[in-house]
Amino acid sequence: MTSADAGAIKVQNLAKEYETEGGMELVFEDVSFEIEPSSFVTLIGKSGSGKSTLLDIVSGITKATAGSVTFDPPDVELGHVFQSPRLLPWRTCLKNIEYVHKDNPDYTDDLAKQYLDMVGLSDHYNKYPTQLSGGQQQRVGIARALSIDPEILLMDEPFSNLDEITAESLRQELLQIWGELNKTIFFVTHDITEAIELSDRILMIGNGEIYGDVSVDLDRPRDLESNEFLQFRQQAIDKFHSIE
Ligand SMILES: Nc1ncnc2c1ncn2[C@@H]1O[C@H](COP(=O)(O)OP(=O)(O)OP(=O)(O)O)[C@@H](O)[C@H]1O
Repeated sequence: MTSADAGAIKVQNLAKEYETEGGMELVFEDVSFEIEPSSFVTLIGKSGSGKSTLLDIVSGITKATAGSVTFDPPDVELGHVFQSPRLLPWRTCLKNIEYVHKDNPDYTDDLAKQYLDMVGLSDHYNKYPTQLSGGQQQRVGIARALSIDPEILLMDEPFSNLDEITAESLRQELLQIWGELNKTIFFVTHDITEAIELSDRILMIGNGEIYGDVSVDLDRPRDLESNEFLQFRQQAIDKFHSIE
């Protein structure tokens, strides 16, 4: 299995406003930050703070009103994992992965199988999405994103629709995959514990700006019940609630 070098992200003076019936609505302005290659960075914010908007601008789905997003290397490949896995119901797991390789002459089923194996779906290649649990469907979504060997993986609340036990096992698997493959991960959540468990760094968005940029200096693997973790979590919660 090949693995691309990880990519860097540079966001400069980003602003976004939407035109609504009541006039222009400013989501954020003058947002700047950089994400180092191979790092795991989480964007956290309350509902409506602009997390998905910012991630969608980074991924190119939404256009910014001002500012820029650049990547290193410039022609970086981006992988996307969404809140719901967005699988094609009439295609098997394998065929869902094949679908994103329509223009890849080197695609073989072995490639899809390698990534399905990586997310623990070796026994499910030929199942349809309705024959899978929610966690298994999300695993296919992760395998599909990884199968294009992206330098950067963008993940928008990928575990928030799952029960906590399934979400926790997927978090552990994601950390293992991140350790094995050399990827940069930019992850969105509204869950502080999840952000601390996973990331090297947490960006907090609210009131139209990035108001917190917190390094998570906790050893890995992280014990969610250790005093160190709980203390860090309390400080992060205080910071998170430091704005109205
Ligand atoms: N297409 C759109 N047109 C107009 N306003 C929009 C559009 N998309 C988002 N918004 C507004 O932009 C703001 C930020 O939305 P966004 O979905 O980015 O927030 P979020 O932090 O991801 O929220 P959540 O955690 O609830 O998903 C909200 O006030 C929302 O109503």
